[in-house]
Amino acid sequence: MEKTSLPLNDCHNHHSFTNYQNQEIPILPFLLIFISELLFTFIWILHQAYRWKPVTRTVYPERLPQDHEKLPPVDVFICTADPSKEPSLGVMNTVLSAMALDYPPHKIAVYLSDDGGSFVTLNATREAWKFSKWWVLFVETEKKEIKKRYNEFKEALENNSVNASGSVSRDHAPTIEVMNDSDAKDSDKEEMPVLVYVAREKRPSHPHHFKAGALNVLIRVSAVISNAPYILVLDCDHYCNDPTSARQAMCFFSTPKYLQNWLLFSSPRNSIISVSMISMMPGSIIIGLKMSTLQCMCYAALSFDPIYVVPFYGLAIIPQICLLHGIPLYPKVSDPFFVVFAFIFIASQLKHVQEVMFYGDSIWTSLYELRVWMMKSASCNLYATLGAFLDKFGLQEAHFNLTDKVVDDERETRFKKGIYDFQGSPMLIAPICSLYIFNLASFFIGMARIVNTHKANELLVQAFIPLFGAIVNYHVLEAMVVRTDKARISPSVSLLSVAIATFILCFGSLILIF
Ligand SMILES: O=c1ccn([C@@H]2O[C@H](COP(=O)(O)OP(=O)(O)O[C@H]3O[C@H](CO)[C@@H](O)[C@H](O)[C@H]3O)[C@@H](O)[C@H]2O)c(=O)[nH]1
Ligand SMILES: [Mn+2]
Repeated sequence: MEKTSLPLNDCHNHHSFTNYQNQEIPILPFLLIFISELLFTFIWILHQAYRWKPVTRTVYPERLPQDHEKLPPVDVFICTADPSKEPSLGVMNTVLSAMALDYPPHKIAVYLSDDGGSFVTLNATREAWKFSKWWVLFVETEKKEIKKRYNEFKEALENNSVNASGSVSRDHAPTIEVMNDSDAKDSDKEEMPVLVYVAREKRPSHPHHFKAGALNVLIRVSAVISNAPYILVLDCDHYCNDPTSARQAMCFFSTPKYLQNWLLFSSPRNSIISVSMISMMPGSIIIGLKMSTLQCMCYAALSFDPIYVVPFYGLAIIPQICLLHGIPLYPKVSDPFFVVFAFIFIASQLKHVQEVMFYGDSIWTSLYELRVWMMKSASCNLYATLGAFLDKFGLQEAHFNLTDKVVDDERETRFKKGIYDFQGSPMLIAPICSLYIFNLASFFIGMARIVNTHKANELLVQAFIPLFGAIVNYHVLEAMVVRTDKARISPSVSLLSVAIATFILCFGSLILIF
């Protein structure tokens, strides 16, 4: 998504300078806006790498060797950490989807890493193994029978999960269990993928490095058991929703020309297939030793994503404060430079809409993406950037909170209806609401000012910024004042946000002293 672009800075420079000279306007707001736009421009340049040489590739899995023995083995790594936040049924569905890949079964080995070292997950894996025989082996089984068995399996997992939250430990010896079935015939064993449960050793005194640490252990364990040349890494909330995805990926790996470009990691084995690549999603990013400049730029664009917080806050606060004090930051509507500003804004929005529609999504998706970008910039990126700084200066160690994957019926219904769920921590919601209230207030007070002082020519751009923010984020206003359901923004968070917004309104003008 393009937020702003290069020429904006040029005309900004020019304009801020003339303004400052003619009207003795404080320089700090100009400087902050200028820095914001430089940062936007920097990220914009990085993002152009995605657009520079777009390539569309088609795969022909039917051209892969018919002889199954010629297909390379694949190890599938799945990570889970806590059955109370990552319910067993979801995790086991991921395991089952990997076991049911349309690939020679004896060439697939599935490894489940359980970072919680929980008996709930171990038992669930055993249940999944039992069920997988119906799912994987007896594909011919009547649908009714499979459904019945799946319901039994689901029930077994639910009963097994009763004590999920107490089952997780940070202090345990390793457990490795290769799922096995003593009654199985040898021929059946051939036809089933290997399924291995792995809980690495964890001690409070040793850093465990989260998912990365878990993957390192799986690399070592799988090297002894199956040692496949290709690894597919899945989170426990991912699925192999297309059974042919492994075959599709092999089309790339069996084409030496692409293999060079698609290599991911240098590890004791050949390569690691990322799930984004295997599903061939547009915009997937592949990391490797031989990264070209464009690939480096794509990687940098991802890494720098959280610094959006700086220019976002810049544009969400400074033009508004200047508007309240009648200080114009942008060209007059009658100024020829105004056309440049308007053009860049409209063009970047249209480009975003065009990209969204090109990938087959509706025009509304571009609005939703804009909202998510704004909410992320206001909240997640703020904490991510703060956390990174605190960690860098040794003030607080960066930590990782597992995302809650528990979805109850109510939540699911809301999700399906497209209703925003604001049940998160007030720390995450308050910054979004505060900015919203501040912008809405700035717009109305600013408009009153424009009407009274007849400064529409000078201040219109600045009044448009908070208006645009308020319209795009109408769902925030709705969640604060219209909605009454459980997932609305609670009155206490709204009140807190009113207080924060008032504070910014009163003390924001401090930036005008310099
Ligand atoms: O100590 C830990 C913590 C997490 N996980 C697993 O790591 C995965 C990702 O965790 P999640 O809480 O789902 O984080 P997300 O933010 O949803 O994950 C995104 O961000 C992660 C990096 O921050 C990437 O690794 C993921 O692939 C990406 O989907 C899950 O399977 C977890 O079970 C572990 O194995 N051990
Ligand atoms: Mn996740």
